Amino acid sequence: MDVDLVVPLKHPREGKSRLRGAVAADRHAELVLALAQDTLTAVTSVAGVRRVLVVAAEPGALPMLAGLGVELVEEPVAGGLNEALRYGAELLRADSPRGLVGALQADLPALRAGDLARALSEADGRRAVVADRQGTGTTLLLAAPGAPLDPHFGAGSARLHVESGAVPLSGELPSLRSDVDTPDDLRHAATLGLGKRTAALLPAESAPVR
Ligand SMILES: Nc1nc2c(ncn2[C@@H]2O[C@H](COP(=O)(O)OP(=O)(O)OP(=O)(O)O)[C@@H](O)[C@H]2O)c(=O)[nH]1
Ligand SMILES: C=C(OP(=O)(O)O)C(=O)O
Repeated sequence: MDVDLVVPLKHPREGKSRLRGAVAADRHAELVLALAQDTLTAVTSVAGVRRVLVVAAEPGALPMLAGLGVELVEEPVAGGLNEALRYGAELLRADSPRGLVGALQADLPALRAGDLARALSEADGRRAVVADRQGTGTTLLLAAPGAPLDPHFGAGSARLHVESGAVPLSGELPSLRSDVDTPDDLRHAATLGLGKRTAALLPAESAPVR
């Protein structure tokens, strides 16, 4: 069964504060957008992904996402990350009550379609979680068909998702586990090969393209 994914996004000027300093201050928002564009480009190329719904604090700040094959909605209230995810998942569920719904982070610039496809295949319709490479955060949460997304993103979310019944996926999935929160994470993602928009913002020698 194909999956519908919610991807949350703050205003790019406000997001990814821990990543500040990875590029010049006046290019920070551009970098945050590039991470999202590279993530979404990979996601929309996965055959098992049907819809991608970006729930944004300010959709007007994201014209560059048009044309990537994603849908864009504004979060209804500034209620935080989990509230934005619940809102998006409910919209998707309303259109497809027994469908598969998931949440994916927007900061996976090295993401390869094969890793996401392998995760969907291993989950096989179960509530499932992909932890980040540190093992503490979550990069992908999948709900069981017809069940609520029940997101617990934030500190220690991988454990919270397992405690809420998600199967921790065990595949290697390096590009899906390499979210970028800090300059060090960005250096790590670069070792896997970055999407072209993120790579274009970094010095050529530090940014092989995926
Ligand atoms: N729509 C929406 N997206 C959010 C919200 N909070 C976080 N996000 C997005 O969720 C993703 C994961 O959040 P974090 O990794 O904590 O990102 P962040 O808050 O931008 O990063 P830091 O400032 O470094 O903590 C990012 O893509 C954020 O843009 C929110 O309140 N609403
Ligand atoms: C909010 C989360 O993301 P990050 O670790 O990227 O802040 C999370 O992993 O639950």
